[in-house]
Amino acid sequence: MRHAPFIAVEGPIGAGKTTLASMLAEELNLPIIKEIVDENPFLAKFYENMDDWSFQLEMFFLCNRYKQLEDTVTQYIDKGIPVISDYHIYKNLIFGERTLNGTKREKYRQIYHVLTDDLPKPNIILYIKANLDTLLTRIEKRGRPFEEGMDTAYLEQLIKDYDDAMAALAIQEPSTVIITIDGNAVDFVENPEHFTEIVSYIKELMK
Ligand SMILES: Nc1ncnc2c1ncn2[C@@H]1O[C@H](COP(=O)(O)OP(=O)(O)OP(=O)(O)O)[C@@H](O)[C@H]1O
Ligand SMILES: Nc1nc(=O)c2ncn([C@H]3C[C@H](O)[C@@H](CO)O3)c2[nH]1
Repeated sequence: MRHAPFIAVEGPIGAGKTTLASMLAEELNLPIIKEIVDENPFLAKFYENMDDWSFQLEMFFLCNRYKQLEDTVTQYIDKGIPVISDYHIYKNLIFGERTLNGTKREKYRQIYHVLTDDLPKPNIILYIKANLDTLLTRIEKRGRPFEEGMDTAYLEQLIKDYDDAMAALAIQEPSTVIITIDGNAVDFVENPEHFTEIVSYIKELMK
């Protein structure tokens, strides 16, 4: 591995990223980096009107994640300390490509690359792949008010975008280990054996 294990849990909205990352951080005694959701001033507005708010929202996520990634590198990666995150910064491109159009998309793409190209990225990705029914059930279970009327076409498109993005990452960064977890069948919350299997796999990779 190019640097200390840097594990990112990824997958579309509601797949279980924060849940799995938190469980793994506790089990493996790793520091965890979590997405900022509650203090995001644009998220609720975005779900009300995507066209009006997408650029502000994507820039907010990008700037926050950039700061978190910088801190992760200095606090953990540079010191050889393994760390787990409930996202990969690449998700900015996945969402940005979907929600932005025209010149804004192009500007955003450029800013993403300027900010992130020279920074270390996760070298292990746990990709939770789940279908629309599973995601909708989990989003409903979590009950965030602004996600209540989630457009199913948007979510369905993101499922596909994630698949395409993971395939692209596998080609762009062949040294990154991408482990795909079937989020419909593998239940790391309710089934301890499923969780143990994931933990063993990660431990093996971290040796
Ligand atoms: N394997 C699972 N089985 C059942 N419920 C789950 C499972 N994983 C997560 N959940 C539940 O689904 C909801 C969404 O999970 P979580 O918040 O971890 O998703 P996420 O991928 O981090 O979401 P987001 O994309 O919005 O950040 C939570 O209520 C969580 O308790
Ligand atoms: N548009 C957009 N761009 C992102 O980079 C992004 N990252 C997360 N999200 C949405 C998904 C959940 O509703 C909620 C919490 O993950 O925020 C995003 N939305």
